[in-house]
Amino acid sequence: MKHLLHLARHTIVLSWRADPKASAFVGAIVLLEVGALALFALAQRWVVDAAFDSTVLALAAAAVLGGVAYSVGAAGNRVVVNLQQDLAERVDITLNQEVLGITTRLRTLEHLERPDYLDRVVLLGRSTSELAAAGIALCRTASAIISVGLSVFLLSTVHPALGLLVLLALPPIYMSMLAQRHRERARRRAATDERRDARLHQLAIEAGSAQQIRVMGSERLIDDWADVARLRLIRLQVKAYLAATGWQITGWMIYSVGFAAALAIAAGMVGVGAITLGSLVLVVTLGTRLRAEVRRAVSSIQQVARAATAAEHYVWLRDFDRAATASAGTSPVTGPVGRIELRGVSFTYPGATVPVLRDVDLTLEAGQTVALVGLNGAGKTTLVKLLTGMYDPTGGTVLLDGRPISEIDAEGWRRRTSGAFQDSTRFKTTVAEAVGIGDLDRIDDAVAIRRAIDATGIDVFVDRLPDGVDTLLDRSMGGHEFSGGQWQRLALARAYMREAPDLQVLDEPTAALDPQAEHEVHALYAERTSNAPGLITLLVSHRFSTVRMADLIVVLRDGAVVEKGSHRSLIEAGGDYAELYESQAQQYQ
Ligand SMILES: Nc1ncnc2c1ncn2[C@@H]1O[C@H](COP(=O)(O)OP(=O)(O)OP(=O)(O)O)[C@@H](O)[C@H]1O
Repeated sequence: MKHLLHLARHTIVLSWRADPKASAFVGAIVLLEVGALALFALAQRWVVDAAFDSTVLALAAAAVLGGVAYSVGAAGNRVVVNLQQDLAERVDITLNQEVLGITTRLRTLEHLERPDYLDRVVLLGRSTSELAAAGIALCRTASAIISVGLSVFLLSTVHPALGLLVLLALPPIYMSMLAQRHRERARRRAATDERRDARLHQLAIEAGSAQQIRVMGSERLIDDWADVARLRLIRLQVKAYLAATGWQITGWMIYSVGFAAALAIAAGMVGVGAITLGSLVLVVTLGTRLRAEVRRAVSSIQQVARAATAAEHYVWLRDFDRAATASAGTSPVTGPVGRIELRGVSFTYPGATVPVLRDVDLTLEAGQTVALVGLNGAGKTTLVKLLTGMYDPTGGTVLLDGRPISEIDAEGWRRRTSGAFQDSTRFKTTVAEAVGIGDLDRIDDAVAIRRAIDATGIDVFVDRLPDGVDTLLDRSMGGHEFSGGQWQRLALARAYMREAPDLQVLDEPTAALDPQAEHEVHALYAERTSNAPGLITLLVSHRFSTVRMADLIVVLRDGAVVEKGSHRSLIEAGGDYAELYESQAQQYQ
């Protein structure tokens, strides 16, 4: 509830910012509606009593008052419903942006591999609209409770015992809260299956994966897997909804029986002259209205409960973000970084038990080209991730010019790095944007983009495109599609956008290139290195023709550094490197 109140305040502030006049108007109308409905009920009593007393003036006044009160209540309700919807939609957009911001702002990638984090994101993503309406739901609940209170007060003016009718509201409210809790538990248990179903669905509709699925003839299998996840999800939800409906029906049955008994007692009291017929009309009107009010209270309490659950996810994610941000380094990177050291670095992926890197000691000096070599799964890419600050080591330290990387502002450090990777992201934007995104400050700098395109040799493809650099690279949107190698060369151009990085990472960025293109790329990066004396180049490659040129070659096996030195010294040592080199050389012969 504490979370909800906090968030309700937050959403009220957001809706106030979205439209202060509309927000104030909604609040005022909700309160006015409550008063109008109570006045309408009272007017009915006055009408009947005035009719019995034959006082025409009082009858007319009560009828006019009742009519005005009813019209104000009904019109207010209609206006509020429309305004609320509009406000909630605007707040929903802002909340979605906040949630996305929390997820993308985090310094490392660790959270994106935690099932509990991802489940929360899915659950919250489906309920931001409920969150957006939290403030309004609280207002509605308050208004419904005030309405119920007013009705009960008016009933007790007829006879104090009738005030006890309010107790009848408790079973439906309590049962509906139980039902809500039940449904929420089911949603939470189904979140992982929901993600799995969505992912399998995505595999089936994306051209790249769909092609592979068809080649393997595995459409049915993927469908079956998705069906299993979906069925599990549906079964859980249906079971929870049936149980929840059972709770709710029980609550309303208790209410109905109690209400019928109260009516019978009131009718009996008219018979013995204890109350007037006008009072009986009031009891019937208020009693019927009470049911509608309790129903409204139950529905808004349910809305509040849903918003409370969403608020819990929101607060969990926000606290996660705050804790991560509080422990993040803030020390700025002021000048070029000339030395990167790894001291006793170990790393285990979140949720895993076996370390992927073990006790790695390594120094990368300014101007050096360092090649990482090793069999598949040796830990090369993981090492790159630690150096670019995507993960914190679980043991040991990474030092930048003697300062622990964890103390340094991660964004500042990443701005001093550039990278091209084997499985580079296909940014399905225009060519200019897909390249320019490599240096956000210059995403609109046509000259810098052109320079990167020309330098990496993709001008030959780009200039043939119908709209040149403005061509959209997305077939599904009517644009153009690149080949695998062309996409990889585009990623190299993107990496080229950073003008003077301290560290450039090339993690098998030429794996999809033809030999000539690969040669051109290496010549380009060699030129870049010689023009930038302080630049550290970290190269991950399985191609020894490239690796042998490096100043320092580091051989990883099962996450540990087993050898390091120049090509010559490692060949002479006759260890892992010499063996790997020899086997590749033989294949070429
Ligand atoms: N996100 C992850 N979560 C858990 N384990 C991972 C993750 N990424 C990689 N691993 C594991 O870490 C080990 C090292 O992977 P890494 O990608 O660093 O190897 P690599 O040397 O770059 O391999 P390759 O030559 O195949 O690219 C592997 O055993 C892999 O299963």
